Amino acid sequence: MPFARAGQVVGLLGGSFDPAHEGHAHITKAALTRFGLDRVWWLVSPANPLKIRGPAPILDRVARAQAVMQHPRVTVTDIEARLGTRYTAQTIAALQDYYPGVRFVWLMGADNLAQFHRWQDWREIMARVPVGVLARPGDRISACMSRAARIFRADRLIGRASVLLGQADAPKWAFANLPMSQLSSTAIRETGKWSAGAVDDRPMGE
Ligand SMILES: Nc1ncnc2c1ncn2[C@@H]1O[C@H](COP(=O)(O)OP(=O)(O)OP(=O)(O)O)[C@@H](O)[C@H]1O
Ligand SMILES: O=C(O)c1ccc[n+]([C@@H]2O[C@H](COP(=O)([O-])O)[C@@H](O)[C@H]2O)c1
Repeated sequence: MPFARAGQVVGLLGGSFDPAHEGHAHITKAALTRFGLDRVWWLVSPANPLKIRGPAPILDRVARAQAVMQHPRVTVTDIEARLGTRYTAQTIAALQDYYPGVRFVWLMGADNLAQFHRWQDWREIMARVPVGVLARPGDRISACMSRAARIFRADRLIGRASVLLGQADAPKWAFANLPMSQLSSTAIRETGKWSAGAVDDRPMGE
């Protein structure tokens, strides 16, 4: 299990990472600064409970993720396989037990906020940890209009206040508009190309 000190703020980016790509690295670096995080852990999941297709072997995905994400404040882990948890709510509860005093923040791309209300015990996740959402091409509007965004509208940190997310008590969430990356694991699997879409750094409104 990775090391974390009491009081540290650790962002958790869960994913299939099948395979990891620069889009993941891009949102991770943005999350560190935008949400006031000390570290980010990539949780390479055994399998997404909502996806039918089984991913590549976890050790291959971890190795690829480690090659893509080399940063002194980022750790790639297979913690969910070690904990034996399948759903994010279970993973977060187990991590909070294992690391008392560490502040965790759940991170996800806008596509996942759009369907967050379908996740198991998603309200419990909101109650346990602040949630940081990163812009993704095509998903900004559906995310901000999503059921979870509407229900928790009053708990959103807007604009520059997002940097306080790491120190905030749940429920709290923030949406970071960033230069967006078109990259996706699906496109890489389908085309075999790793460079599909560089980061689009046209500015966007909040
Ligand atoms: N280009 C991107 N921009 C913003 N968020 C992203 C991007 N790529 C991945 N993410 C986010 O990173 C997390 C892990 O993503 P995941 O491993 O599922 O990659 P993916 O590219 O979305 O894969 P797939 O195409 O297989 O669904 C998710 O929360 C996802 O929303
Ligand atoms: O807990 C759930 O119900 C749940 C449903 C869908 C996705 N997740 C988690 O969301 C993260 C992103 O998933 P994915 O497949 O888009 O990379 C990953 O950690 C999944 O375990 C979790």
